[in-house]
Amino acid sequence: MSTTRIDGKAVSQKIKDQVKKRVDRLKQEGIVPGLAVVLIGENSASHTYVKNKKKTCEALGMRSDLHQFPDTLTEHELLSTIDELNNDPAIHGILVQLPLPAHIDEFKVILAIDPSKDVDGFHPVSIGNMMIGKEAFLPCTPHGIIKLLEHYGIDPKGKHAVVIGRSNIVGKPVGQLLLQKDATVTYCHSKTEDMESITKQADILIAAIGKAKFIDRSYVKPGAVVIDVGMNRDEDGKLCGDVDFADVEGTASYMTPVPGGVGPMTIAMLMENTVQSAEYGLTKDK
Ligand SMILES: Nc1nc2c(c(=O)[nH]1)N[C@@H](CN(C=O)c1ccc(C(=O)N[C@@H](CCC(=O)O)C(=O)O)cc1)CN2
Repeated sequence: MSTTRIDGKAVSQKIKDQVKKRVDRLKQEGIVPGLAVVLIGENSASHTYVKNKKKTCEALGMRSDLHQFPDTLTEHELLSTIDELNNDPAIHGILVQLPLPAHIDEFKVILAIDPSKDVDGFHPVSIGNMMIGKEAFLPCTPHGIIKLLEHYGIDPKGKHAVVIGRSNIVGKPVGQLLLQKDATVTYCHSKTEDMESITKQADILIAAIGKAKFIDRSYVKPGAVVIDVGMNRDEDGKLCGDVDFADVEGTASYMTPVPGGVGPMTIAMLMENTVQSAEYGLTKDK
């Protein structure tokens, strides 16, 4: 079977082009969408992602403020920073880059962000609204996956979607979004027994495990759509996903590569959420 490689770079560029038009319109009304990014510690991958977020904001004409701290920052100091950003009218979106140093409680931090500025879509209010299908900032990676499927005309309706992974950021929400698209959703995780027998039933397989090249073709039904959310380093230090691309290619109908698949969509959807937040401010004031 020939496998179509899903081009996340191209799709994310289209979304960013649309966001740019919305930014230009807002600027004509005197509003510059502003994103505040809070980065703590020296995690080099986090530094790369934050740099890319800032670069993308600038390319789209948005304001981007970086609040960078050493990992000696206390939880109290971080919560004070968030409080200031919550009250800054020039800031429409607040994002705290994860993971956080171990001494800071991630849940407390997410809870401190004003839900109207929660462009990561991680706040329980955002997640709750998403779960019941109400308007909400959707978490960027899961939303990006849905956009990729849409772009390639892959309709989850009636399909069996299997999500491997149950993180709050990706696994759980992507399953919910697929459910809203009328898929039948199964979650697999580290305690799942005989995972292969379940993943082999998947029409849409989402791999968000965090283990380099874990999924080979023995886990994949011929013709399945395989979405790889993994961001790992292989034995040679090269970036790779949770799926062994070379092995699964030829079995799947569609596949996302790593890099160039889901990753670029995460940043595009963050830009979309930020512009949406700024637009909401505009309609609220009118
Ligand atoms: N506050 C948040 N923290 C984290 C999130 C998030 O959405 N919000 N997600 C991840 C990291 N992440 C964004 O923050 C992210 C990861 C990967 C990519 C990406 O574009 N990857 C590229 C490859 C990049 C490289 O060469 O290293 C790709 O897949 O093509 C963007 C954003 C955890 N933390």
